[in-house]
Amino acid sequence: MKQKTILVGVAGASASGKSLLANTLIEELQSEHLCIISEDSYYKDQTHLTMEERVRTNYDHPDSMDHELMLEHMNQLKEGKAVDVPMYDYSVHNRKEECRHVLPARVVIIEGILLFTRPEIREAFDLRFYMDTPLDICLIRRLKRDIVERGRDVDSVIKQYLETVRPMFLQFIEPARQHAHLIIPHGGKNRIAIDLIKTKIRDLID
Ligand SMILES: Nc1ncnc2c1ncn2[C@@H]1O[C@H](COP(=O)(O)OP(=O)(O)O)[C@@H](O)[C@H]1O
Ligand SMILES: Nc1ccn([C@@H]2O[C@H](COP(=O)(O)O)[C@@H](O)[C@H]2O)c(=O)n1
Repeated sequence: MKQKTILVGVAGASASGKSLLANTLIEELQSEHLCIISEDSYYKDQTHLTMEERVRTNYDHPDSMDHELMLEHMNQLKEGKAVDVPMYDYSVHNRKEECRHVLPARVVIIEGILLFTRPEIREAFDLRFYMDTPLDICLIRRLKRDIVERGRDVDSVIKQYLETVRPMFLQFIEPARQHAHLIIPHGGKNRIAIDLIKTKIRDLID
């Protein structure tokens, strides 16, 4: 049976430009055959935990993700089935009550830090891209973004960065870079990379 949906994975450090790249592709291609899912939607449900316990969770370790559900959804999309993707609220470190109904577009882009760390998940991607942005640049961008968009303060961003974000990047994310088909430097505004990927995606859609 012909695979109905092509899965494109965009991995890399937190704040390396994964969402910017994915959103730029969506905006510029303007195609109903294309959609984005964030791996962050699959953080495990933490309703049973107190806020103090949730703050202590290591969100940069593969075990923080419900990768089983994500893989199930990836396989359903490949079979041409719609899926109900959980929605995430960073300010309370938990899933929202509602889900997003995602139809099986011709090309689905999934962006997330840990996408290539588990063999069964990375092998489910038809195309794998890795955003190769220096960690100091990522930290500056994350600091600004997490304060403006994710309800954090400077001290909490720095503490989390030193305790989990950086060590988990070195242990899991950076080593998985070798599994990418294409490594993209200069973050989410790399015009040449965006244009090359657009051409490839247009080929896949047509
Ligand atoms: N090349 C770039 N130049 C300037 N700002 C960038 C660039 N790439 C990403 N950003 C900004 O950095 C922040 C983090 O980028 P984002 O795409 O959300 O990262 P990720 O999805 O990898 O966590 C965002 O505010 C984004 O607009
Ligand atoms: N409750 C949470 C959940 C996740 N994070 C951080 O998000 C990062 C991944 O998202 P990106 O958009 O930056 O790729 C990851 O590094 C987690 O530390 C969080 O802070 N709180």
